[in-house]
Amino acid sequence: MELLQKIGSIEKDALAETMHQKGYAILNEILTNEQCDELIKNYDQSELYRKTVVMERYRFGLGAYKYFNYPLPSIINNLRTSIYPILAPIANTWMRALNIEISYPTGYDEFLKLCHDNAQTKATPLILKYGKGGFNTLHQDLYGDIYFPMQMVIFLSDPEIDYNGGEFVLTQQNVRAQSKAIVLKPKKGDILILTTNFRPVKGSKGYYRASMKHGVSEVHSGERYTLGIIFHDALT
Ligand SMILES: O=C(O)CCC(=O)C(=O)O
Ligand SMILES: [Fe+2]
Repeated sequence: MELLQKIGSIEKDALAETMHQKGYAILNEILTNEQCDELIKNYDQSELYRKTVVMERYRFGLGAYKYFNYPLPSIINNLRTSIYPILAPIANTWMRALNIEISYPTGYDEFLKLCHDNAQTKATPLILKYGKGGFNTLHQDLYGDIYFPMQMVIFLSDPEIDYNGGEFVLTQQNVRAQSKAIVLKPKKGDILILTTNFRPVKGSKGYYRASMKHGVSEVHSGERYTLGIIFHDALT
């Protein structure tokens, strides 16, 4: 099946329900091994990227990532534009639950225009590489006032085959409580959809904002690559 066909066959209601219940969801086997390997192979094609960040320089962790430049590789563009319309209604439900006056447009072009009108014009999709000892500290990917509350991580390496350790870690901070940790190990080709900043969680007095962060635990051996797709563009 072609990529867009696979995305077309995603069970939208089930995905929405999982996002409402948990704030994350895994879509299994969306990219082929060949598509993953191609993205990894292009890690060294410097003309594809606008900026490289060596994580230890900023104490973000240990490893490196590169932001793609426009025009994006077609696979990244296809993923962004085809998955956004599935997530926009979920995002709108979240904003309504939290009484936030934000309504996300149904089409991705319109959302990007909103970013561009607010000076957020730089591409944010990125490829990340971690070797032995690599990790990514807990963070949120916000790049300006305009944000989309969900993002994707595509797993390009196989756990236990290409690397050990390197679990994906999500934390959820509930009001008046310590953070809850969620540890995930998706397989090569899987897409993880996660909460970028906060999501509604039902409490005794209605919905409140549960803040979420994500990061990566230490890689014990091998190499781990991921592709991050954030929907909003960046100021810089
Ligand atoms: O390497 C990972 O799994 C984390 C990637 C990440 O932080 C992101 O894509 O925003
Ligand atoms: Fe991130």
